[in-house]
Amino acid sequence: MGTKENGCAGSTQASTQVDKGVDFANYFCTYGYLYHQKEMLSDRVRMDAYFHAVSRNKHHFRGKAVLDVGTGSGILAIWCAQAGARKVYAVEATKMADHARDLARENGVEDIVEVIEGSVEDVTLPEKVDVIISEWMGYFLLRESMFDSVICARDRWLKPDGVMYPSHARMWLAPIRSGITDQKMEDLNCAMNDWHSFVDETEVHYGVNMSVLTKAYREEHEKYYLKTSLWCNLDPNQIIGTPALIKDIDCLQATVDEIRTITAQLMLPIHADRSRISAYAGWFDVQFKGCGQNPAKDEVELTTAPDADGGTHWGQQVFLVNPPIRVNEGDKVLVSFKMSRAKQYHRLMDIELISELELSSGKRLPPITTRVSIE
Ligand SMILES: C[S@@+](CC[C@H](N)C(=O)[O-])C[C@H]1O[C@@H](n2cnc3c(N)ncnc32)[C@H](O)[C@@H]1O
Repeated sequence: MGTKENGCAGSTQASTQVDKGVDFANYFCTYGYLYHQKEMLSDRVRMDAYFHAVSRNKHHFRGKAVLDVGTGSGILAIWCAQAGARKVYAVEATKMADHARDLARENGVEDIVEVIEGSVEDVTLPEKVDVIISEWMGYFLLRESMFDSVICARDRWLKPDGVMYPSHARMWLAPIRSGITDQKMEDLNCAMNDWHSFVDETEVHYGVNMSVLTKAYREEHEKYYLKTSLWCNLDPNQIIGTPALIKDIDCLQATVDEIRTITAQLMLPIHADRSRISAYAGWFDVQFKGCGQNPAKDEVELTTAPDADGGTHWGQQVFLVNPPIRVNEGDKVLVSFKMSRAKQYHRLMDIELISELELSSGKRLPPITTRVSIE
């Protein structure tokens, strides 16, 4: 298939003027390695969800044209072919396209799966498609901003009665108890032990008193933990309040403008007594429901919520609250949430959370602001 210069007006590249070379070095390059694709291929929750979504809804694929946005190893495209698709256009920006081609051939579907190396924004297909499938989700759903590319592909190539896989996505936020803070204190102690492995207790290193740097090293770590979100796979019992829905996305209707900045006013009822909110956890789920005229026969959901069995490679993003907020059952936290793209690079996210505790008596405490980035 041919490729042409960015055919997607208003796409990420067009709207934020990201240098393609910089984007490749920062983002795409890791996807060109099998070690990275392996992380996704071995995520059982993710694999089961996509596999069941396709194999239990063959009516969406049988005899149809499909576009797989960001085919990676080619796994989703091959499943679509096995489900009876007439043609699958499997677009991949990196050299992983070569592996995808090999995998399709080895599995006897090379006549159906056509692997196209290039950005989906730039490719030209010979026809419109009935289904767009893509695994575009990053940490806390929108990190990586790959959904922009899916929206672009949808607007250019999906037939008016076409179906999106996944069809819907949701973002969630919940307050969590300490434990995270303890874990971070342990990390900090480890970092300091590491420092002291060469700067002994006298703080003299090669004849120079290093104590001022020891202090700065500690501050550097503390600042990092507060300013950057943490990746965790939480146990559900760490959640101390009812999770709140931040955003509900219909993948057939969503626009880039709608997801560029996400804001929400949330109310989180606390259900644990004599506890402390030491952080908020954010996660997402996606659904494969089809759409109005063309519903799924068997609806499938992929969730990255805290799971005692280990969860997914996405885990949850944890935003530390400093100082922790003392809470009791019956209290409520009112959170003003904002997520926007980092100024320096559109695939990273900045989060602002302003929390106000409303006690069960109705009294409100002064707000606490948390600002972190998802890097
Ligand atoms: C999360 S991986 C999913 C890979 C594969 N579909 C799977 O489910 O195992 C996303 C893939 O999309 C590719 N990708 C991201 N943006 C793209 C774009 N605009 N055009 C083409 N490929 C893209 C990446 O290189 C990466 O291989």
